[in-house]
Amino acid sequence: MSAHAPTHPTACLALADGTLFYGVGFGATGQTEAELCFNTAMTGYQEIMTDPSYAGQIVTFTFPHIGNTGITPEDDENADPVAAGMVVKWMPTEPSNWRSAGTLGDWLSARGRIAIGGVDTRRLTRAIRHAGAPHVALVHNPDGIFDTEKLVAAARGFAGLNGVDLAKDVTCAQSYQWNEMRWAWPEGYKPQKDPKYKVVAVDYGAKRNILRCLASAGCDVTVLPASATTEDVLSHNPDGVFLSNGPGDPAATGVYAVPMIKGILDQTDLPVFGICLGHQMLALALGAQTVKMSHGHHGANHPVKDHETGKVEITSMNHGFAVDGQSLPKGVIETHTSLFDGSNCGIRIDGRPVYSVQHHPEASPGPQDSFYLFERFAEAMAERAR
Ligand SMILES: NC(=O)CC[C@H](N)C(=O)O
Repeated sequence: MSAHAPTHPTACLALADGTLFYGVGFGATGQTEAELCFNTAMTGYQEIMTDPSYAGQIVTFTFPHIGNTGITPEDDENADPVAAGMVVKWMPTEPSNWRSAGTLGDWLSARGRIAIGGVDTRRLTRAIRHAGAPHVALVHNPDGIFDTEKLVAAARGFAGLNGVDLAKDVTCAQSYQWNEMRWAWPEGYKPQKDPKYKVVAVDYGAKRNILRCLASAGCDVTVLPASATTEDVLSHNPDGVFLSNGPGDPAATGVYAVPMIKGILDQTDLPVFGICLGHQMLALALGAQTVKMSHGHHGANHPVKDHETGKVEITSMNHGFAVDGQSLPKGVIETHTSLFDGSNCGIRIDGRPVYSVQHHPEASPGPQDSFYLFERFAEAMAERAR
């Protein structure tokens, strides 16, 4: 047991290699198995927990004070927490924030998500870096009784995210319209009343703030389920097509999404913009490869270089797979790379308004340096209409 562990643990996190971390459980009780990652963002735990891209993952927060600004309903990126669970260093204190409407613990309980506090998250983060996104089992039992052998076996039994399509679990059941714009102080969220472009956004697990950024850039957004075909998309007669973020392996979701994307590219000259999973699947549709990273990129201060302007953007990131920059075919330009490890962060088709990025220009949480990418999409649609 680490020096940080409580004397009466009510939760236990088991790594597949047999390492155990004890702590105090909060949120729901029960047990869950998942891949474990760490996120280095200092703010935005609610947006992180509700980002559908985290389906199948438990998030370790490296920032020690999590939960102390409470829960604010307008900050949800999805109706439910989608991450499988959370690991924090200090137990959340009483919320201190005028916007807060409740506590993190109650919010997690109501939504069936398990959390563990009192963990030495620095040691755990080193373990994640060493093992590369380990498979884990997390149990919260107020009795404090754990069958650790069974728990390690459950961690070992988790099949992982390779080859797994999770977009089908988090996509919308039916299409819907979206016109709410980004938060503006002091009015809050306002509708886009004068949209200039009709955009179809295919939802592989879209964050709400992406849809808000599209609306703020002048788009009237029709959101379609992940299973949408080329014909479904084109039946809305869009000015542009957006491919959303989402969880799981891009190659697995690509089995049905890539033919749709190829159809759009082959049959139209429409502007196409993709983010994260959407970026990875656009790259697959163009003939490139994706790879599983060791422990991925999850944070809100990742520097990315835009090779076309020479500018460096500080970005929000959340991905465990990446496009292999070496595999890009002729005619596909690498537009952005990570200054942390040189991995691919953006592509575009030479001579066409078809582009995508690995990072999250919608922020939420994180810096807004990359918002220009939404404006670039709007400009491409304006250009095509001229
Ligand atoms: N945020 C995302 O869209 C994540 C994409 C993909 N699931 C990955 O982990 O790389």
